[in-house]
Amino acid sequence: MNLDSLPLGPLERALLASLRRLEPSAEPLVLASAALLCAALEQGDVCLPLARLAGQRPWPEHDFTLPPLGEWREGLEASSLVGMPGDFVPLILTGERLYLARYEAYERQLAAQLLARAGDRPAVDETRLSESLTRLFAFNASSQAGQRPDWQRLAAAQAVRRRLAVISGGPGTGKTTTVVRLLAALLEQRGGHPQDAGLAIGLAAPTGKAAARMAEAIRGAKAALPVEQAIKDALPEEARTLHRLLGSRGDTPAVRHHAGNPLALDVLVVDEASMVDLALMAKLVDALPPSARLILLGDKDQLCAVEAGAVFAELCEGRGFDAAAAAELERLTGQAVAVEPPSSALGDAVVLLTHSHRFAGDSGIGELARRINGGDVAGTRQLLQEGRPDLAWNAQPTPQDLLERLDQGYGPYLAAARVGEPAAAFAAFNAFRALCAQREGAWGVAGINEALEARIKRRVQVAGRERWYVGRPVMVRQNDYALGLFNGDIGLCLQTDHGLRVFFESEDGYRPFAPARLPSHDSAFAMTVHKSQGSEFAEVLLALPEQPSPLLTRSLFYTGITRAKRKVEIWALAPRLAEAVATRAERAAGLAERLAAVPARQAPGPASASTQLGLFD
Ligand SMILES: Nc1ncnc2c1ncn2[C@@H]1O[C@H](COP(=O)(O)OP(=O)(O)OP(=O)(O)O)[C@@H](O)[C@H]1O
Repeated sequence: MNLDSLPLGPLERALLASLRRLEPSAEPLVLASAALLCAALEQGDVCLPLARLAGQRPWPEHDFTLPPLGEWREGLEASSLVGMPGDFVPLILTGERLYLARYEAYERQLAAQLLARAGDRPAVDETRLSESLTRLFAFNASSQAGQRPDWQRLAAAQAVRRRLAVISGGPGTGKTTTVVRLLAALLEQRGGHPQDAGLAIGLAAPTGKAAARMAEAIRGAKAALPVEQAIKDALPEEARTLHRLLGSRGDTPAVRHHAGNPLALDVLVVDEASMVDLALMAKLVDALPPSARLILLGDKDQLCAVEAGAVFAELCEGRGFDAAAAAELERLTGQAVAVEPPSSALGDAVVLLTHSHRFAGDSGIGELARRINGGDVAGTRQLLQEGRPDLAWNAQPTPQDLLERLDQGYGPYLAAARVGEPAAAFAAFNAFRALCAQREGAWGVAGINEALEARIKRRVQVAGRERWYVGRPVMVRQNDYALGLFNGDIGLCLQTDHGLRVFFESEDGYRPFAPARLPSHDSAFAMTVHKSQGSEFAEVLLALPEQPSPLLTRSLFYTGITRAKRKVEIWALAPRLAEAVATRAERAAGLAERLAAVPARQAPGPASASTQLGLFD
């Protein structure tokens, strides 16, 4: 095989060049495997799953065929570039997975540290905990009569009793409600003098926007807590990004905090944890003292991290309560939970919140979310044709119609922008948002923004070459710590006495910037579903591409529609809609297997039917 004729990208070629320098006589099969691994990492996989690819032609435009599994493994094992976990070689083969050494080390270390954390039980005053939980979740005793057990209370109980808690739930299922209460219960464990006892609680999230939202939600939830003022005062008010928390150093992968220089925290709560990739999660867990509690909040059904790994979803696999855990929980909370032995060693650290208080009752969005996550293509299509007030489907979209609809949808915002009052402009902008699956193409973010901007500029008589005009919304593309602007932040261009200024939301109001001072940015009438993670809008218009795309997956579709609070409008051809519902993106990784309660070969296959399968029940 001639490697030079393979259709490889620059990253793959650079990797092959460095492997050839290390081993000039490396076999083409080993180098081709490394190139495939590199491409897999770029797509979000942590490793190359040999069993899935053996015997196939990985590059359709090239006649190279991968050997059968056994032969492939033997070929790799014979190479000096490939070794076992812990070996000082660039590629690691474990079982049927090929890793870059660094990723194998991240995954192995993360699994070991999570297992150690899960096995170590902190001392808990059970009587006090039971009393705290009864009081803090009393509101559920009356309102949730039909929704037994009270998973919010159970999640709180697990988080206090364990050093690791994983709480997954869709929008409005009460993750914030639960976490403030569980933090209050933890503080009450300290005997009513939380400040003297000095419980250091940290709040963090993967993005600046998510961190700000979390801090705001926690500040807002404090007031209603049935606890002493001292406990409220001891609850944290600020949240940081994970990069800031860990002390990232520019472009190097090294961080200031690690096992040798741990974070000074007793409890760390991480929101939007499904957006955290393997490398960052491994560094985070390494930097947290073994005695600290780690509470991960997220939505396992949402899109995963942009970088490699699907850690949060993997942690949620194989959950369940064995008889002892169920009995303990019943004693503490008075809630009976079904016994279902977990197939993951972390199984009982995971609790799903399944009842959405936002999409309750006859909410079409809630029902749509359920059908999409269930992979129900026919049911999704049928629901969208029922004429529910909060759902609309345009099955024959044209770019011209879309432009007109967007111009109309953003009309109230553009009118508010002309008045120049930032609060009203932001409120109007958050009332309607166009989301796309991808960046490129006529149905991508770039194409839609360009066409819509040209139309708006024509109407308000701004020259086409002018980048700035009243109402231009932008999204920041890189973190600028000096200015306090972060990747994903949204700014709105408004007229002021000093000329055009771009306003950004901040804790104490709105901060104006001269357009020339902004870090790199894009126009943001339309944004990708990826970038919309962690945000919500009253109405969402979700436009799917005309052509089939590997980006069209169930998690993308689900994430997109659940950004809407009041109404969602889907612009998609029927086949694209069906593909999105039917396609489950599975990332290749080995974390779930490393966390298995029993060795994988004896494990009872994928998680059996769970008592907590439902999404929004
Ligand atoms: N058990 C409950 N009973 C009644 N209302 C509740 C309950 N739990 C949460 N809510 C309400 O539902 C809304 C969403 O709750 P919360 O913000 O805690 O959910 P979340 O999962 O953090 O949401 P998000 O998707 O915004 O992250 C809030 O208005 C909250 O007051």
